[in-house]
Amino acid sequence: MSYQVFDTSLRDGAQREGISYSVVDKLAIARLLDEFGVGFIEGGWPGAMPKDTEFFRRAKTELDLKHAVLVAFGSTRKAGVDVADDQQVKALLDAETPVVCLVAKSDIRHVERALRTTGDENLAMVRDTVAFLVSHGRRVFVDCEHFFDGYRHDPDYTASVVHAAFAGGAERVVMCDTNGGMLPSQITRAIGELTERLGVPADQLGIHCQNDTSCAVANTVAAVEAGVRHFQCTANGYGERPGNADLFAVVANLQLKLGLPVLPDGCLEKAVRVSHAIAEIANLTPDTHQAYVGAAAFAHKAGLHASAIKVDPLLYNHVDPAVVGNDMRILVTEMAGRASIELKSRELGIELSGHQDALSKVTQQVKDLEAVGWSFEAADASFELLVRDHVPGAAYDRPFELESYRVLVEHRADGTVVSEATVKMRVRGERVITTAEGNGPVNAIDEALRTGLTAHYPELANFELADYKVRILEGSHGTNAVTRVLVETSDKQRDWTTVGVHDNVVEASWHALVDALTYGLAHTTPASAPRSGSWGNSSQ
Ligand SMILES: CC(=O)SCCNC(=O)CCNC(=O)[C@H](O)C(C)(C)COP(=O)(O)OP(=O)(O)OC[C@H]1O[C@@H](n2cnc3c(N)ncnc32)[C@H](O)[C@@H]1OP(=O)(O)O
Ligand SMILES: CC(=O)C(=O)O
Repeated sequence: MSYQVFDTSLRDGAQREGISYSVVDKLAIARLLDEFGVGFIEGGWPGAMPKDTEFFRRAKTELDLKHAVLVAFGSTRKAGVDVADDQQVKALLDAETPVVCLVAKSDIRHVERALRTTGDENLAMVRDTVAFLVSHGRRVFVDCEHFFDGYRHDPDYTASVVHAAFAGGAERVVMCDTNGGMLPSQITRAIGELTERLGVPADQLGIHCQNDTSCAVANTVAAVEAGVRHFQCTANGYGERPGNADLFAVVANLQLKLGLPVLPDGCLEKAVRVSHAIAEIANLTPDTHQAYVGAAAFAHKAGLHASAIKVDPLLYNHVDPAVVGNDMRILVTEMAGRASIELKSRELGIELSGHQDALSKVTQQVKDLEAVGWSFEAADASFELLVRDHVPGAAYDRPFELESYRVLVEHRADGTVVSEATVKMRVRGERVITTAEGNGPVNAIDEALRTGLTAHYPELANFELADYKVRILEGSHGTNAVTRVLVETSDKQRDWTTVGVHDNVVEASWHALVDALTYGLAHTTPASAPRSGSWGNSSQ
């Protein structure tokens, strides 16, 4: 029997605080999930929200799904109402999806206190609604809300809800850990015990786990190991409160660790792209540290790791990152050893294995610089310049030699504050003096520098300052605080980050700006091959 990968990003995922998808967002996410190979996409609750009703209307003509079928979500009929007269059930039919997923109360305390009806009426609501939808040609899944809590409190009643759903013609009954309080061992025990009591094989059941104990992924995997074949997840674990089981971690675990063929061939390697695209649509920053798909999921900082990775990357990676579309990265920090520096340099296109002396010097210099506030972890471009500076013939030409710079800040009588910078330098043998204004000292100095250089390097016109971050670092051992500046530059084709550190924020920014221009020009001009020549200014 095949596995049913059921994604509820567009329904339960949208219940996360801060998410508000438009219909266009929902359609785009549905296409991504389909590409990823899930079997079911729960699109929302038609009739509850106009946006969801509209989504199902547009999906009929605008979605051409290859792997997935659409699912409409709703609840069982209201107590005391004929199912044929229930407007919410009618909206489910109007959505015209092949599959409907119904939420049903399965904890007697919720039936009596939240639904304010009797146990028998709730059973009739479940049976009637499922049967009605099945009689209209729908496949029906039933999400039993508070299943595990209800089962613990009154196993007979919860079992009777499962039987009512199957009696109505449900294809799967889904055990929901609605409050998310379960642990993996409890899930395993509960499924073993209840399949016996219910007389229902585990492969007829589904699992839906909220993440309130941070165990949603583990709970889902435990349920599958206990025989469940239908599991409900959301992309990146988005969902109500701490969220749901993360689709990417669940399928990667099932496929890579347990060898279960849950996705069609060729889909798992799209995990990183699909995860990040959905984060963008949700207007959330992708989680760098998310298992499997985060940018840091295979990033190694410790020198000892790197030295083993040099021998075989799998010595310190639990899987090959490529199987989920990720990359391994080596981070260069004070924790780096020679192997980290060698691997990172290789990643940047510089082979240090034949330059043991340079390797030792760079390793030591990185440690010394990091000790006084530099950080190369996020500043590959400055790191590359530093390494090249130590390798004979590898250094890039610096585009100019600085004579001096000066920055003034003027507070005018009308309250405006203007900065003015003058840069004096030699560019290709010519003395250049430029002055520029800016809304702050760093902006002014950047303008003056570029104005002076553009005549000689017209490609600078494409460079723009994409991001500028300043961090004041506490002084240690009685020293003054220092300022670390990270500058991200873009030429619309690529981005690169440089770093500068100094007691003075303008000087720290100057270092980062000069590295940014030097690196950018070396990588965008035809003369990008290493050029001999002096370093007018170095990053150290
Ligand atoms: C665990 C989950 O995440 S389930 C999914 C929950 N998702 C949502 O609630 C998001 C969308 N919800 C909504 O837009 C609204 O809550 C609606 C449109 C569904 C209902 O709105 P209202 O009619 O104003 O009702 P309200 O939200 O106040 O209360 C829910 C009603 O559904 C009833 N209800 C709750 N669960 C069920 C169920 N399984 N079967 C039948 N009725 C149910 C409640 O008893 C209550 O009925 P009442 O209005 O007669 O008291
Ligand atoms: C149905 C659902 O989302 C839950 O019980 O958590």
